[in-house]
Amino acid sequence: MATLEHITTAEESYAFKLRGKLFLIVGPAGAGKHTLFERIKKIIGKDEEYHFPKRVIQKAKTAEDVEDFEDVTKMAFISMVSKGEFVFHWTSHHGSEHGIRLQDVQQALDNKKKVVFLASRQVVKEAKEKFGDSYSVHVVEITAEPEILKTRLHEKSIKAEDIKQKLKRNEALEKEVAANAVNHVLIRNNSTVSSGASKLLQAVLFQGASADEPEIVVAPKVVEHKEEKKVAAMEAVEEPSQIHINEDAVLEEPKINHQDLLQQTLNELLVADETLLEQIKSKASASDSEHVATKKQTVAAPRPASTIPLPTPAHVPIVANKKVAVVKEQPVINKIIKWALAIGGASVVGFFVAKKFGLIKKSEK
Ligand SMILES: Nc1ncnc2c1ncn2[C@@H]1O[C@H](COP(=O)(O)OP(=O)(O)OP(=O)(O)O)[C@@H](O)[C@H]1O
Repeated sequence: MATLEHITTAEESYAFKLRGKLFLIVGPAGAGKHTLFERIKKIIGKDEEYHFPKRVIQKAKTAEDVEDFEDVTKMAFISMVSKGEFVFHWTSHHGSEHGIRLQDVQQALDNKKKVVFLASRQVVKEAKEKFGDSYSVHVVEITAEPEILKTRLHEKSIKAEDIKQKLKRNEALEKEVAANAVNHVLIRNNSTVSSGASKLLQAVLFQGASADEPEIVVAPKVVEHKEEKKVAAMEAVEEPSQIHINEDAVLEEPKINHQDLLQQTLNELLVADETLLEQIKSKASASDSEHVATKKQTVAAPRPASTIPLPTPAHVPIVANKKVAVVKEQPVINKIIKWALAIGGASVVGFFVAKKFGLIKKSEK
């Protein structure tokens, strides 16, 4: 069977490229086949590599029709069938007859074109049997979740009972396609129309592409948003060898309140000595100046695990308030103690001096 999977030699690949290709776009009612197909026709409709046979449909045209088809009566259709004018024909779930002209398709295939048309899942097996050996046949199945199909059919004013029947019929036809489709591509049209159309276009452009045609290239991720910039910069600093300074990608510096940090440190050490306090204050202010000097030149690097964790905004203010009280009260106590010691010391010295010069006499009993 002529499928992509069965090609093993260069000669076969070249022969495959030279062949005409048949693309049957199939799927359940409401899947979006017409919508996506019309969308891609606007893009590749004039490309001579492709051919889109006009379908013959036993149906009067209406303003709502998006498809350009040849409308015929039932009698005319039956007559065409009897003359062997159709390569495929089927009765749709709406009950109307559909046909694809044999001559139209054969001519395009002979000209090595890609022949693309909407078909019924009923003709997938027939397509494989009729064309599988001479041309490459591709089945692109467009589908969507049952709930989505239901909603779309409901919006098309189809009666609830009919929707139920279509969905039931759908299960059997899905199995039929899975069993008979060659070069089968499944497209879930669950997202936007443009995303579905993009998938359909890729299936038609690249399915059946030979080795010398371009592969689908996944573009590198473009960092657009501020949050994504942060993540990208974080990823870069994870690996030291990859660090480079990029003004646009500089992270916001972590907000460190040095005053809070100083007060927390003081809390931990329970500093009572004014000299030590002055030393710590001058160190903190020196570190602030360094911080300002380096801020614009470097991408913030992650702190090593051994660094003392910074205070979190949640607990710093409470600790800081307590600390303010300790820092202000301590020198007063010191002074009182110093004065008490000085007065006490002076009294003791005065007592011994007075005794030495006889100013104080022993009391007699
Ligand atoms: N990706 C999509 N997102 C939202 N709505 C969609 C999407 N694709 C199609 N539709 C809508 O779903 C409805 C059915 O689409 P469409 O007629 O193309 O389906 P169909 O498979 O051709 O159905 P049928 O076989 O019955 O003709 C339309 O109203 C269409 O606008």
